Amino acid sequence: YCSFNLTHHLKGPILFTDLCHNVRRYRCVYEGVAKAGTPTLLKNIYTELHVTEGGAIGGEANKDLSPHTSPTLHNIFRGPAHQHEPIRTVVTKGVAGVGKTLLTQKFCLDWAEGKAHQDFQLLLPFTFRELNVFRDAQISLVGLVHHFFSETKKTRLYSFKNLKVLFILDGLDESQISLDFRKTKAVSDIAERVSMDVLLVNLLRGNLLPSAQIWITTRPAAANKIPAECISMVTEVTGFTNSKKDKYFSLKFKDQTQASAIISHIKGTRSLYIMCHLPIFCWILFTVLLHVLKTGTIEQLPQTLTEMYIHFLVVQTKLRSLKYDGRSQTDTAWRPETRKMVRSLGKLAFEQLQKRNLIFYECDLSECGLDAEAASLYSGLFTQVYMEESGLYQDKVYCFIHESVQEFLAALHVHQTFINTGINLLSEEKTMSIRSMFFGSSTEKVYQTAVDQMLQSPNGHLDLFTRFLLGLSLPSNQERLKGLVKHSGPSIRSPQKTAQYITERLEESLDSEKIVSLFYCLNELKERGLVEQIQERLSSGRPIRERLSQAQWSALVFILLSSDHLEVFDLKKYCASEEALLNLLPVVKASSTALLNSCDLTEKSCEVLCMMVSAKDCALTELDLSYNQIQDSGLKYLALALRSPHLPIQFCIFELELRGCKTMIYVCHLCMTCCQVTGDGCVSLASVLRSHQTHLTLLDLSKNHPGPTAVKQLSALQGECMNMCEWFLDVKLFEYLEHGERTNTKCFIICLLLPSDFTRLTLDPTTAYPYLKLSQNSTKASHVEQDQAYPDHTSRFDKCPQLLCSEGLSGRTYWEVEWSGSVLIAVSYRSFARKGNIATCGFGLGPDSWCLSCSKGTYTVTHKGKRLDLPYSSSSRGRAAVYVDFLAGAVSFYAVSLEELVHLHTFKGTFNEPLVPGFRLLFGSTVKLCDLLEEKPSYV
Ligand SMILES: Nc1ncnc2c1ncn2[C@@H]1O[C@H](COP(=O)(O)OP(=O)(O)OP(=O)(O)O)[C@@H](O)[C@H]1O
Repeated sequence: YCSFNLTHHLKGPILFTDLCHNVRRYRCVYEGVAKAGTPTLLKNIYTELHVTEGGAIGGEANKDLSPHTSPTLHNIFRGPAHQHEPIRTVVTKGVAGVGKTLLTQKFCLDWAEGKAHQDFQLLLPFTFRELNVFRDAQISLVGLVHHFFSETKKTRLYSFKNLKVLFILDGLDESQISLDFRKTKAVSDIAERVSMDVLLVNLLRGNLLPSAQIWITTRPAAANKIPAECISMVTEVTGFTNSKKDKYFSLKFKDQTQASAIISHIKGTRSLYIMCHLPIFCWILFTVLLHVLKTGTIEQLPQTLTEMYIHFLVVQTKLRSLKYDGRSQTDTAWRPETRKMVRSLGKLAFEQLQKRNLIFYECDLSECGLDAEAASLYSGLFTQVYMEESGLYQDKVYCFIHESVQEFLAALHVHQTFINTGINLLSEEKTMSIRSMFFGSSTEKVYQTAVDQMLQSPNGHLDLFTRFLLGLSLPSNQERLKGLVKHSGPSIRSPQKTAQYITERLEESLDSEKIVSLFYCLNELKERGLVEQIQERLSSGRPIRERLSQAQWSALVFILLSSDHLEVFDLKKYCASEEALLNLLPVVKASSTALLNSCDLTEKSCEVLCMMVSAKDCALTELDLSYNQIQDSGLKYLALALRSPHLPIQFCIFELELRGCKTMIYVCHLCMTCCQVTGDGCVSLASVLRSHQTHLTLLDLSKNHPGPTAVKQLSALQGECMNMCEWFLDVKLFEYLEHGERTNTKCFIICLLLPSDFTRLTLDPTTAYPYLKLSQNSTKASHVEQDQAYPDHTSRFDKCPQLLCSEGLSGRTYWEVEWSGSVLIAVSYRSFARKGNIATCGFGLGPDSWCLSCSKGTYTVTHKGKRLDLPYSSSSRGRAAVYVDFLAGAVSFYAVSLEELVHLHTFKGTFNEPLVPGFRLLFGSTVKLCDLLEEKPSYV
């Protein structure tokens, strides 16, 4: 437990043997089944696990942790980059067998070998299983450390104050120590003897050893045993990514050709491949494959879960005989005592599954005819001694090595009972009539009842069980179990009947989880017709035009949900219709972006979408509903969804440090171009946005009809929430500019601008060419005959009929100009050349100015000498608008009519210097800067 660093800090000697002992301790692991077989070197099998940051525990405190970052084992205690406080307590969650224990072991090994985590001087790994032994003892923290790490005692380590210590507490879910964070008294003396719960609560609260860091691992269900305020960071082990699944098998199968054949075989059986994200499952699969390959070929590898688990059962039973009974490899797996054991374990598995128990005690074992002693011996095969405590308590607790093993054995028990006796354990009436036994109606009933019960189960706890039960009905699987299951009862009718029943159930409208489960069941029955039919249809690449049955839609849902490319869902790829959307909703829910634009959707879709996005488990972050007929009623539904506490439609959550406190910002994209939304819809949207802390980055309402009231509300909203509106405006106008849309009413655009964007511009007389006459408080210029006799000035255009404004442009500025004759409206750098003729100083010729020339008949834009004539006819008098966004690097020109802004052109780039508006006027022409603040409609 002591790293080399420690030797510098401790007074007492550190024995070399201690170090070696500890390195050895972490170097080896027992794979899959604890304490069975020979241990393996961790470095030979360890495959990197995917760990994500985030996931809430308890209340809101942890909600701001982004689920998107991926802390590695190396930076798990560093925390997010912007977090300045030290990470004291990390809780790592993860389902059974996902690799939490191995993760901590790898951490310790890297540290003990001096490869990583060397900033810790002392690592103290405990398991809650070990701590349970002390649950009623009085012990001090020092005493506890000395007890488990005797070397600390030898080196007389009584204070950890000046050491960087990490406590690792593995398996909180196994804790039998009840932690009461509210009532437990505070203790800060590490030498004070207290009960274990008091000690742990004070350690976690930071009363004991506040400088120490703590790492707790747990199955998710137990994570909220610790209140959120005691946790600095939550991480989650999600198991192996696809590439790591491959890596795992290439590490385990030394022969790489064999490894790749195995990997492609597993990939071919999707359900197996999906389950491989669980390391324990990989280990089971590996154990089975290894055995099959010793005696058979790759073609004989299992295709379904049931086949795989049957192999697993056979392998493990053989291993047991080999190990404990001295039998040879070739002996049959099934002898009377192994048959009896499997029967008893099956009974235990089924009865406990019905009670939803995953752990059980000696009394449960004996009720099922299992001898506790023998079970312990057998534990390396089917059950694991969960906790064999020595010392104070002698209670033994058991569980199957994985929940799926329990479900398999439970299914086997139901199958076996039915085959042997005709009794349907799933039915209320357990016995069956002689008639139905002979005529076989009850045979189908067993499987139909299982399917029905699975569909009724609210949390899917019978899913795997049902898959196994159905799988066991296949003659090929019964053949595999020959010797274990004695066939004396009714014969099992064709599994096609069950498949038929499932297809009928698929015609109902079901939750996505149920759809997926039913397809997995069909897979176990090797009935893949429906899926293959749709897959074939998809491979044509054409959208679906024909009518699909409900079952066919479900097959499509299943295929899409099982695909690796769920990020962006584009409804048009499949079928751009409301019916398709309603059928594919589970896929939309699981995607991060849903492109539902131009799909003929109505408010009906909005209603269901709103329910969907309000759900906690909706993954959607972006929703494009543009070009649909959702109308006001649809928008009202969306507005309702925005009120949901789960924050609908987007949910890219990130943290901002605002004056030292973390603030949650929700980014919301609403794209509703051309949705026939009118004032009413916008009004309800505005009111929701006001009452809800939403940070809108994109609100595209172009091509709608908001009308004055809605415009007023939306613009008032801007005033209230500047931050939001800055973004709001940016993106809105960009959309507008880019698409050059012309249907937005002018007043709407103007209202979207902030008051500060309406800068009052004036013409700068020191820049004016001598024949340009200024009037109306320097807001109007005319090219006249008389020299205006301006004094010489370095800023003045001497030979070119141009002038600039006094005000520079930063941020965003919008202005309008009334013009007559032939003029050029420009934006240039302030350093623009002034002395020389048009060839030297003319706007639009170089990289330092952008301009729109307006004259009778046409508009032309010019930059760097490149001209673009725009097909817009105008009179020789008119009005134009310019919108400059300095930071975004955009200059846009518009023609202005009474009610409309017509986008002419946008230049994009990066501005390196301050900008200033400018004009060139041919003889007889005028420009007049409009006072928009004066002109703005009264409702703004
Ligand atoms: N990173 C890994 N590389 C290779 N194999 C692994 C890895 N992680 C786990 N395994 C395999 O999965 C088995 C179970 O892992 P582990 O005991 O760490 O899971 P766990 O999350 O602690 O489960 P539980 O919640 O049941 O305690 C290991 O015995 C090993 O066979």
